[in-house]
Amino acid sequence: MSDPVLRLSAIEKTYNPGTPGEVRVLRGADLTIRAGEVVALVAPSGAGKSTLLHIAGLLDQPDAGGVEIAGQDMTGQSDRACTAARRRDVGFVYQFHHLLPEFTAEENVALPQLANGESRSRARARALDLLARVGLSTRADHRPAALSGGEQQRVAFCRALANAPRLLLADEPTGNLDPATADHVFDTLMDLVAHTGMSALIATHNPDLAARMNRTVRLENGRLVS
Ligand SMILES: Nc1ncnc2c1ncn2[C@@H]1O[C@H](COP(=O)(O)OP(=O)(O)OP(=O)(O)O)[C@@H](O)[C@H]1O
Repeated sequence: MSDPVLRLSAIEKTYNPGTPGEVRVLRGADLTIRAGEVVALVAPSGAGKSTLLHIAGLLDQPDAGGVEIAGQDMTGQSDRACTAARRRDVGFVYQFHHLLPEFTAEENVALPQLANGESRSRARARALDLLARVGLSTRADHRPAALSGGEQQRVAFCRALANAPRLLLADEPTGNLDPATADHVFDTLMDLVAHTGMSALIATHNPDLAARMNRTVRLENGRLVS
């Protein structure tokens, strides 16, 4: 079996502990994702899906439990170490694209690479290559406002994959699109993921999309069940 790209063990997370507003969200959540696996994360609204994705992506720390990414134990590591690991190993896609409005599609995809120390020419070449893969070669010079919702989200996928992360985390990546566009854009995402051989954890409410992934995990009462 291949090595895990993500391993969460016995993750606990409570918001506002010890106050009347206490919310115990994760209660011993375990998850292992191996290289090349694409896993659907299904959960009722408010069950803690975003909390789990933030912890898996090193944007938030659990109260207890272990987080391992690409074989590196990140439990209790400094913010600096988490930022470095996140930049290197993790790509994020959200329901809303969060592209920078003043930059073109190509620049939006090149920026994370420049932040990682890549040269301008190589960042540009990779951005154009990724945009071509999602059928947006002719839109590279467009700013987000001049792109359709589906095109904006495809640019966001390219940006998430720009630094060739080991792990893609996506929170309802097509949730903001009409059903037909969502279907098409989701296919593009799956093609990109398959092409790069990366692993992915993709939250979705859509059972048809979940069925296209390798397996589904369900977040129930703070734990993950297969
Ligand atoms: N910063 C916070 N402070 C207090 N409570 C929070 C905070 N963030 C989230 N919560 C609560 O924790 C629970 C889980 O939130 P989370 O956003 O992880 O759920 P979710 O499954 O992603 O929901 P949705 O599908 O509706 O986006 C919710 O009850 C939410 O109200």
